[in-house]
Amino acid sequence: FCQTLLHTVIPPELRFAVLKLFQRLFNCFSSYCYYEITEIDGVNTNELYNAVQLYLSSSASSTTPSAAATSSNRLSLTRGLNSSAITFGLANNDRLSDVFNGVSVVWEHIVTPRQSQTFSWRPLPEEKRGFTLRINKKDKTHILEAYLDFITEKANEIRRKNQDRLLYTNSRGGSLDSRGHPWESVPFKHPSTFDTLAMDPAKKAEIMSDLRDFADGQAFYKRTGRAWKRGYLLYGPPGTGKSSMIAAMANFLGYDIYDLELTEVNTNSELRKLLMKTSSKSIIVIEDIDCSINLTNRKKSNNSGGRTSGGSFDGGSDMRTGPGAPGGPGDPENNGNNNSITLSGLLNFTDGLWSCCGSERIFVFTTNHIEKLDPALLRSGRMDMHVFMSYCSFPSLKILLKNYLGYDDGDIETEILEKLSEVIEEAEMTPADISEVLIKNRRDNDKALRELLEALRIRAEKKRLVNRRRRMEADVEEIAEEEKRALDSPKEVGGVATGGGDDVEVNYKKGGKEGEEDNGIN
Ligand SMILES: Nc1ncnc2c1ncn2[C@@H]1O[C@H](COP(=O)(O)OP(=O)(O)OP(=O)(O)O)[C@@H](O)[C@H]1O
Ligand SMILES: [Mg+2]
Repeated sequence: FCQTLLHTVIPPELRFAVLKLFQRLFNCFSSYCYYEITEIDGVNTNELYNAVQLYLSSSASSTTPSAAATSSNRLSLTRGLNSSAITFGLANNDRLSDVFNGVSVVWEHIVTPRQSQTFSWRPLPEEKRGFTLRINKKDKTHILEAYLDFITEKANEIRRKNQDRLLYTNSRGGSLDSRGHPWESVPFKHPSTFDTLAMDPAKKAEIMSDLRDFADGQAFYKRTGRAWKRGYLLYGPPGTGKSSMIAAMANFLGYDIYDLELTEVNTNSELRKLLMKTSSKSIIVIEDIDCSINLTNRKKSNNSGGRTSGGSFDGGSDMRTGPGAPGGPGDPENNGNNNSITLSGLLNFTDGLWSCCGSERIFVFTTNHIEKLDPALLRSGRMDMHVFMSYCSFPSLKILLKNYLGYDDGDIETEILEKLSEVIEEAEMTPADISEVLIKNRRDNDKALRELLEALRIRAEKKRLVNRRRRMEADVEEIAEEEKRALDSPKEVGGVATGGGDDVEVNYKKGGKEGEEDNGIN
């Protein structure tokens, strides 16, 4: 009543002046500092407001002894779209105290009606919301900055825990969305985890501990003067779990994934802009790096057609596409995409000054053909860990049998296990092939095992035949070469023994390599 009376009796100007004076006097004698964090700062949303809200919501709902204590028992509850967690919040005009590094502070959530609709490019909420932070003047200098950093960090952590992670793509090309972002996102709900991933347990444990060290390594990276990032190169035949491993990494660390489609990026500066718009705690993925852009001097076209793009590369001027370029309109490099992204642009992206804008980022490249990659991309420091995803080994098979059929150690007869272990290495079947056999027969475990054994035996036999044929071809080729050399230089016949030996090695290597490609296709 008194307030209404004062409002009606005293003119607003006088009221304002008195209030100001009163505030000044109060500030002089008060031992506290007050900071206002409003929801909308001019026309932009104040990120700090959202961070504080999230942080306080965790404090309000927490039951740990260090948690803040509310002065009232009223909390507001919200659940975001697609979020699986409920967030607690301070109700309007409520207070909450918190302790940071032994210093007590008080937060107040203040909501007042917006007086008049000021001009704005976008509609503003009808209420003005803000937090007021009260800190003791003597504590201000040594905790304020650290406290706000702590809140921002904590809020990001809560956000990641609450929300489903996001999978970003740049498939829109260089175009930006209404908020100026080049990335488009969808909720990321891949079920792959390190438990479901079939690979050598020791290798898996090594990768997991490497990831854990990375995530906990802020102090280490700072001390050693390194950018807080790590690169993984996953290579191996198709269907061995490279993409599944990326999903498992993201689920393990709780990071978002940025799936970078290099063929949609036209210039190095566009690549840089994309990188600048990625958030920290994320995995930046370039799949099939050998197909995405032509990274080496080889002219050999790959069979993934659409993925190839022409380009000019450092030290490779002969690779520029255009009217005079090798091949006509049908040439796979001449696909009408004037992509001028360079290898050095890509390397700067992963390793240069730009790679450290933002922190805590993991780069993952995948390829089916590591031998096609430029050595510059492989040198240590760029890709810290090279992970070979191989055909299914016996330990990996056991993981698949457990996941698909529910078999634990000791559930399968030793005789069958022995038979499986005899053929598994030779059969060179991928986990994808094996999981297909298991899924097909998942209602009948015995049948699944029988069919799997049969499939492995057939595959092993086929491999044996192919290898035998290849050896014979290599022998024939070797003999033909020797004869040719003997005919070309009859005087050198005496040196055939050593020279021939070298050739055999080369031929075998060649045979082996073709074999690998063949395996990949199979
Ligand atoms: N190591 C593995 N552990 C468990 N499942 C696997 C594994 N490898 C493959 N799979 C299964 O096979 C499917 C294909 O695997 P994935 O896409 O990860 O292979 P990839 O190595 O990325 O193949 P590509 O080189 O063709 O991209 C997955 O859906 C998964 O279910
Ligand atoms: Mg893949």
